[in-house]
Amino acid sequence: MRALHGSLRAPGRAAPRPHAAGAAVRCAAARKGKQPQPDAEAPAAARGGKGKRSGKGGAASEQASTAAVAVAAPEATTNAEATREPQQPEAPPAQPQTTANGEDAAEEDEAGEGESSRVRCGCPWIVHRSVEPVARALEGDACREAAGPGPGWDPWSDPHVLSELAAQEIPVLQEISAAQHIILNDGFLPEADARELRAVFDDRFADPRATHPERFLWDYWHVEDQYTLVRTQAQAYFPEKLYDMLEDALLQYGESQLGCRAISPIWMSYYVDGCVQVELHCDNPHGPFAFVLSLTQGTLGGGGRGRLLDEGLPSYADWENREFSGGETVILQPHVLNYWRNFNPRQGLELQQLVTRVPAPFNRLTVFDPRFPHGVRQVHGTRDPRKARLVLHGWFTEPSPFFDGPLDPAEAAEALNGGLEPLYMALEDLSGLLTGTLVTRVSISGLDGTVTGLVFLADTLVEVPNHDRAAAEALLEGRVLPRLRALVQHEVRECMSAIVFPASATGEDSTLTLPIILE
Ligand SMILES: O=C(O)CCC(=O)C(=O)O
Ligand SMILES: [Fe+2]
Repeated sequence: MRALHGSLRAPGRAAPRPHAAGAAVRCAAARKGKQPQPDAEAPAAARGGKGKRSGKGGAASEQASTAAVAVAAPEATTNAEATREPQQPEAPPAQPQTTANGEDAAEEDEAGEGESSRVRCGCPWIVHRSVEPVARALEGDACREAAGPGPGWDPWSDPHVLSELAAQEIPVLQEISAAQHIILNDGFLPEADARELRAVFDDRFADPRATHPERFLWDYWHVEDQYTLVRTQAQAYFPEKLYDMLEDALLQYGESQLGCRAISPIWMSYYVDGCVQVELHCDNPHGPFAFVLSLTQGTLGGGGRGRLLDEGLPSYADWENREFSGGETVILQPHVLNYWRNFNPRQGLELQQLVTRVPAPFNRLTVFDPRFPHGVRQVHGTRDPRKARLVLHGWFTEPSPFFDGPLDPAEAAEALNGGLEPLYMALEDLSGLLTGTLVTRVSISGLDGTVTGLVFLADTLVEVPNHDRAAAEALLEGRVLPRLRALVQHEVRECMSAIVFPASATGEDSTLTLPIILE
């Protein structure tokens, strides 16, 4: 049997350096009064560099500040703050046993993260956490593709490859979690809260002849061949209490689901006829996850939605009855960025096989990997702001370790730092071969500090083409390079499970959310 482990070192690559994450992990300012105001002169800078940190996780994480894990390729910057500097002005609950092509059983999240509601559609990179059949959730995805080489083909799932490896007694390391580049959360806010936000917008536009000050908070933002939309800062727009509710909900989600303890200032944008984020852009520097929370309403109004909600369905009817066409977020599909690997000269591709179109029904929070080229399909139709596409958007930032529970964060940080050493060493040889973020949640026994469980909350790890070089090298040495994503997941699970944290004073259990970044 040939060994799959062993040297994975890519030639000439330096050892990875821990992120300067300590700098990024600071105690949250008191909720009120310390939020940096959006910089009217330089909104792009505000989007990338400033934002709001969670107050709750702050105290705990501050003391664990040295424990964030990041492995950087030598040519990539290792400065956490620097990577958030914007480089351009502006820039995915239970049910459906249905795949995106309307066929059978969706596969439940393999990570076993305790969220039985998470459903995976036929597109392996999309996770849907709503109650709506995924078939209606995404338009124009790649799920309809034929089997065999072509878009989305995964050699590690190809029965021919697997049987060949099995014949040679080469074990294949199984992935513990699948990559998720789009996460959909329908019904994100409590319905009444989402309605209240929406009502503010509706009220202010109710009388087109009224000239109260709030009407003048909007910026018509036009960058030739790139962005045309009307935007404002949510914090400036909404009454304070309402804004705080919104911000808290996003911070809480970011912290608990993505291991990110801050968000950029929240933009609110509406798209009437002609508005678009045309062409494609990438928001790499802004943060590891982008979000779009829709306040878009169709023509059914409260009556129609009420009826649908009574039936336990979210608001697709709203979206389908919108008074414009377009308006979906378009995100390049993963296979397009690895085009030649799966190239099939006998198969043509159309738009729906190249981009994923994500509709924005009311109260859907779409979380996506902003490193993927993306945009917003041009809106055609209404010129009325109240019938337009209306979204709140920004980025989850500051990935950092976060302890929740009675564990003393300072003591826990010491154990964590020591325990992460073997992980740094294990990941060292993978430097430059993978890029992305793996967010883990670790359950810690309050009685004896042992790790009692580990799940992956989010996973955007991508093998970069340098992998080819390593694969060639391995081949020359008579080895088979393991599935790198799986290798990282297994290393993380092994190293994290071996850590023994201090027991908690009360004996109650704690959890640690730990984002691991590979650059
Ligand atoms: O509104 C959307 O769907 C995407 C927004 C976006 O990509 C951005 O603001 O950078
Ligand atoms: Fe973007």
